[in-house]
Amino acid sequence: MHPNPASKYRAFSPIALPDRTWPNQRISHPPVWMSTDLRDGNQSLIEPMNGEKKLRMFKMLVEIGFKEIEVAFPSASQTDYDFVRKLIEERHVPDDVTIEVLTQSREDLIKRSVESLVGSRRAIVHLYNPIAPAWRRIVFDTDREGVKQLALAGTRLVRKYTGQYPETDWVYQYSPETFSATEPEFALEVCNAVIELWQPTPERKMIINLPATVEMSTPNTYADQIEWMSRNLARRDSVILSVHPHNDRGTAVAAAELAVMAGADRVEGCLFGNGERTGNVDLVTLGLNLYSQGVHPGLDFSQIDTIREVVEHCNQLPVHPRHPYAGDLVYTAFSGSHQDAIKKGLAKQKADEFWDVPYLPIDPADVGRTYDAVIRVNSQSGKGGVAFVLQQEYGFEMPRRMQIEFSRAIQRVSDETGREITSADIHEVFTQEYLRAVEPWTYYAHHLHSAKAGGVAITADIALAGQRVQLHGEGKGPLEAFVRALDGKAHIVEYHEHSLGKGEDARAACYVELRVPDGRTLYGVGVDSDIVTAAIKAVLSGLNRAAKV
Ligand SMILES: CC(=O)SCCNC(=O)CCNC(=O)[C@H](O)C(C)(C)COP(=O)(O)OP(=O)(O)OC[C@H]1O[C@@H](n2cnc3c(N)ncnc32)[C@H](O)[C@@H]1OP(=O)(O)O
Ligand SMILES: CC(C)C(=O)C(=O)O
Repeated sequence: MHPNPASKYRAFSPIALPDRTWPNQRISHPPVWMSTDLRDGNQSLIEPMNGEKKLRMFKMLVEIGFKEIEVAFPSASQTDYDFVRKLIEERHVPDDVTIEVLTQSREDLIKRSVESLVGSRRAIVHLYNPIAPAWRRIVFDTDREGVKQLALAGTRLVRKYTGQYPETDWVYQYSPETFSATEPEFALEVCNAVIELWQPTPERKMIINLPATVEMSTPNTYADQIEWMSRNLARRDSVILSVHPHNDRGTAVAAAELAVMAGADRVEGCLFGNGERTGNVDLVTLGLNLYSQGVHPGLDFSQIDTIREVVEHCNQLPVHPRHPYAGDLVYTAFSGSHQDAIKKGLAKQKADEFWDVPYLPIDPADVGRTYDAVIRVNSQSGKGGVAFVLQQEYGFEMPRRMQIEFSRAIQRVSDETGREITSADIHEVFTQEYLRAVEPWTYYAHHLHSAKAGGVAITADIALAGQRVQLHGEGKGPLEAFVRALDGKAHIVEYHEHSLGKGEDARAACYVELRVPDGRTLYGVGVDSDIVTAAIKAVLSGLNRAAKV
């Protein structure tokens, strides 16, 4: 191995743009979105989509709200060609959606690409050729003039073949492929030559798409390149400036956002960042990033799990569980302090106020998620998370000190098993710990009547270690009367109750913190349709727990 493999690589030289303005811009409206899932995404798959999958993906892209969709590379395969024909002949393209196809700058390929689109109301023909030094030298064995002439020849051919079908509203898109690796003044020279040849007008604009075919630099450098091109392009008012970032350095989303700040009007990418190598820019993340800044992206991601399922089916590739906004785990906290903050945040959040829940950048409900998975419990979790799960799923609202006590029981289980504790596990431990034990104290019945001295008198029918006994006591209320009947075996430190469920099936849940004669304090819980019975059961639950250890 080379002693310093890094010495094999050249540093990228940024463009000089000291008077850049993009850092001061804010994105206040969405760019034009162009999905290239069916082309750039499709060409990156182990098994490209078949017709059924393509149609399913197309329909979903339309439902999400994409108005421009690159549907195929029709000259690449019969499947691609047939798919474009199917979309047109079976009228799958809504009036407000424009389909697009990609072609190399080769006459036979351009001709077939245009033919695939015959009958379209409106269509974008997208021509590309690589122009960066390595491609000129290695792939084409030509010079600057050679690749420029290839762009111009292709543009003429697109003009020629589209001209044969005037019933279609043709839009021309040119991509200097490998733009970001190209000398800026040369990329500008090629683009301006193409623009002057095509002669777009403000009424009939063309698209100049500047790809980071391979991501070469930090996103600020790409933004400088885009701002510089935007300032210097010919007929800027007749050009829709588009970007097409790839994610080789893992910063495609940042590059796209900064490029929009730098003047890009349009962004090409794929759902969940599918695409060649490390992928195209992820349009879901871009859209929802805007959303979380108060700007509606104009795309509907309100059922993100359905979108993800369709994409996974079509691409035969999984979306990572930590994928921004869409992964299974991205609204889930395992760690105690995060859970505590989320639980408090959700309790304080008001429907009509700005979203302000710690650790949750957006409301999971906005992408069709429930709060069920927001908190999941393992050995890293704390009392807040455990309490949240028990409350969310089973309705028990433990008082704060009891949360601490109960979370120790959960911690014991998670330490023993080393695995996640599901909500069912938590409920089972809760039931086992507080509700199931009827030894040594067992409740049978009670009877309330008025005490001679005012207040309440109770007669409770109890078993203690299997022996039936009747206890009598008096107090201001039933619970005090019952505790007095216990003759000093327990004192109430805290009492808390709430109803469980609604309507006729509602039951009372009572929580009592007891001090027992050896000085310990511990909780008991009782559940019953009658609130006094629930309170008596709670006291006996505490006594049974005290007897255990
Ligand atoms: C960055 C991107 O994503 S660009 C899009 C890339 N997508 C695809 O390539 C998917 C579809 N492509 C294909 O199916 C095939 O490449 C086809 C059908 C288009 C062409 O296939 P083939 O004719 O067998 O050629 P092949 O794929 O090997 O292409 C290489 C040739 O095209 C030339 N070429 C490559 N890009 C271009 C271009 N944009 N314009 C003109 N010629 C080009 C190469 O220089 C090479 O020429 P050479 O054979 O004279 O050396
Ligand atoms: C054809 C172009 C836009 C492309 O896909 C790329 O450069 O990545």
